[in-house]
Amino acid sequence: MSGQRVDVKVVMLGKEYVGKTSLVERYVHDRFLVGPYQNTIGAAFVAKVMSVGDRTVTLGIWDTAGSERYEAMSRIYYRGAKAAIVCYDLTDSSSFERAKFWVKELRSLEEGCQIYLCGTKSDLLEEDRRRRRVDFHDVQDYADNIKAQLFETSSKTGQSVDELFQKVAEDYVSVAAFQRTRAWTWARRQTPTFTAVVITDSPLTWPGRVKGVPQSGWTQLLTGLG
Ligand SMILES: Nc1nc2c(ncn2[C@@H]2O[C@H](COP(=O)(O)OP(=O)(O)OP(=O)(O)O)[C@@H](O)[C@H]2O)c(=O)[nH]1
Repeated sequence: MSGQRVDVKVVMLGKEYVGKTSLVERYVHDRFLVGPYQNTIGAAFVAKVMSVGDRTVTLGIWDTAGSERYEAMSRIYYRGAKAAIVCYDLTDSSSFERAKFWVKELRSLEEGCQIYLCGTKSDLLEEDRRRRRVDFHDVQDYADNIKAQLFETSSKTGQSVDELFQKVAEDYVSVAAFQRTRAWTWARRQTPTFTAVVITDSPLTWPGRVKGVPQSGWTQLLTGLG
């Protein structure tokens, strides 16, 4: 893989037992673990490197515990996340109510975080459609309202799992490119003689004042890039 490196923090949120860990397992290790259910304690971290065009993207995925006992801890993990995959179980309507709780919280506290709604365990509906407890069209309307993307996945069969994470990475790369263009335009407007800019996706600190460029300008520019 070539091109610039991009790091994206992604957080998995949702009620316990909805299948967050299974989703990450399927995506990262391409496997579905069978056996007794083991709830996540606190959170788990895993990274996966992938490519989007000529970019090398590292998704740093925080898989949080769904139990309300760990709710306060989950808040620590979504801070600064660029994307949140908010999961609900397609066969459990209460899990969708819980998903809405997380969406509300993210919308008020993490404005820069793109939300992806993920209905899990779609294989169970293939076995028996009557098991669906969360209507697709209702969720689609809700997703449109909150400007979120909607996926229905199965970690058991792998359905739409890669597509979900690929979309997360692609969206982030295109938003970052848009922000860079905006920062560049801003810099040109502020300093007409300005001809070069450091372009990177990594967090930066600018070492000092650059001749002819106001410090506040650089700060603003680099913030725009971050
Ligand atoms: N049939 C089916 N079962 C699934 C799927 N995903 C998860 N499960 C099952 O659902 C149960 C819970 O899955 P987990 O991935 O541990 O759920 P979680 O959301 O990480 O749970 P917490 O760690 O408590 O927050 C397990 O028994 C999984 O095998 C799926 O796509 N299809």
